[in-house]
Amino acid sequence: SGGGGGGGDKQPPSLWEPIPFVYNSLQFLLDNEGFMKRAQAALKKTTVARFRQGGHLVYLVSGPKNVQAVFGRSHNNNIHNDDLMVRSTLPLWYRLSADDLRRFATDKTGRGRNPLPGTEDTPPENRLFLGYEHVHNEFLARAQHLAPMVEQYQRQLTQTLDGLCPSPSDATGTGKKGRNDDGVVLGVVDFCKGRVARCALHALLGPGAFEISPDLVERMWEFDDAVFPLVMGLRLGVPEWLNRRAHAAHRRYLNAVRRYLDAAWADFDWADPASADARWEPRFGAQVTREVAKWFRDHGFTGPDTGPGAVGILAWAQNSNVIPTTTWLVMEVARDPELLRALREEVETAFATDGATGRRRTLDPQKVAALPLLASAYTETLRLRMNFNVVRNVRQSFTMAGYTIRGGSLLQVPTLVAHYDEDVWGAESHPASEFWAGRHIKYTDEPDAEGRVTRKRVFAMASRTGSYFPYGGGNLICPGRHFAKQEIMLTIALLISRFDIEFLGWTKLDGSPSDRPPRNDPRFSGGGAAPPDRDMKIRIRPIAS
Ligand code: HEM
Repeated sequence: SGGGGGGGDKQPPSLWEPIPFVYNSLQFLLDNEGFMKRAQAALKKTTVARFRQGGHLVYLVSGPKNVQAVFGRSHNNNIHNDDLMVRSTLPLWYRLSADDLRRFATDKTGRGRNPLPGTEDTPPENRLFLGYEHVHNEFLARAQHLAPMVEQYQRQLTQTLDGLCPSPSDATGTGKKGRNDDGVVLGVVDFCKGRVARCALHALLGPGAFEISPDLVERMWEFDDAVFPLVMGLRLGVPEWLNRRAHAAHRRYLNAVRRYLDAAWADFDWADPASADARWEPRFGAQVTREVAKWFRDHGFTGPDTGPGAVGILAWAQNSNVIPTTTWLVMEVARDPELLRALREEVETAFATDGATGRRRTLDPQKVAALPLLASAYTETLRLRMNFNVVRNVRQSFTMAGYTIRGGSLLQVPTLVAHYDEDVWGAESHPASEFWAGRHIKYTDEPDAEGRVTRKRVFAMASRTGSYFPYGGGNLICPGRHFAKQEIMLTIALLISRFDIEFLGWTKLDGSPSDRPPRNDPRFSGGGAAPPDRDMKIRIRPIAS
């Protein structure tokens, strides 16, 4: 390992390769967990390492300072993902036709307010990367668009939970008392992938999605299972007939989204300002969905799959990380009665009270998002379960940790290395590899109105951006992160404030008994939030209120 060229081009150590040029590329795709273990070991000795992947020079980057540099403002123009979008995201997921793809490929203006030097003459409507990114940042990330989506989500989930088992008072009225005493037995994985995901999709796409494509949730998870084979197929040039199952799953999902979108377009009244400006309406659902579909139409993209592709990938992005994260968090809470009790006590403070009667009403999502122990448990779940490498293109060479990062190369910033760093996250009797709900909590002493000092929990995650980045970072950070956080925290809050939860046991995903608790499912290594490879059976009983 070591230098590649001297003088101004000092290269970081390269990952050892038993079979030159081939092994690293293939292991990355076919045994990502094994590859990342080697990368993790190598990055203990150096903060930057390099390897080759499909002919590209890739730098693996670790260490809080280097990570902050990758995400920092000073590199906004130089570190980007435009080429990655053209090479894989846009053809594979957005299903752009070759002609449409070429239009993106010729946009070299970057994402800054001003076009990059040499591209200043580009008409604004041809700045496609910037224009499309704006749709997400405007309609997904901003508070005024978030609130209606969260409200819809809360309403749907409340209804769903109410339907699971009638409350004791209802039961007495309907004579179903026996069923209540027994509660209801659920598999946590099934519950989250089924009911919770359906509520989330309802908030994003509106009720029409299920009227027209009743199997949308199932089609989405079938697609989720096909994502790895599809990515691999593209990277390794596998022909479609050799990857038939994955392509068929993708097509079924696209068709389910297409049917819903066609109906939404047909029914929507663009001339009616009340509809055209609505932040949420029943045809397209959230405004972001409508704006994404409209952006591709208005900009003359004509590929037959582009609309369903774009909206399909938005719906998948909404759920593919949120649902595994929620699943893990429900499991952590259900297996630890002490944590459940502490969280339930905290959630009690997040109900809005009726000014006139003083009685508690519904959960206030803003208050829920600010609960320190719940926020810490949520943070801890993402820290442990997100396993992917943030990827970026490099425009021009620059120096990092004394090494030259060459223009035209790729950067990969692994969450695994940062999130499991013992020096940063380890605490006495709580190693970094362990889930500890209280890890991101500090206690402060504060006097109350009568001057008595009370100990107060505070959520504390300050200045850790280089060591914790489940949502990526910099100007390309996930635009759905605020929605995701509110969804996940609300789900836990609603569930534990309504139900007592009893842990019954672990099962395999097919429902048969398992003699061990779950681990991160290795099939999803490198793909984002890793779902558990085992399920948990719980019994829930309504809490008498
Ligand atoms: C736990 C939940 C989630 C996690 C961990 C997550 C993570 C990520 C990451 C790592 C990226 C790439 C960022 C980068 O390259 O720096 C991303 C992009 C994205 N996410 Fe999320 N995400 C979550 C939830 C959501 C939700 C709920 C939505 C939408 C409702 C969403 C929509 C998107 C979109 C549209 C992009 C692509 C942005 C672009 O490049 O144009 N995500 N997400």
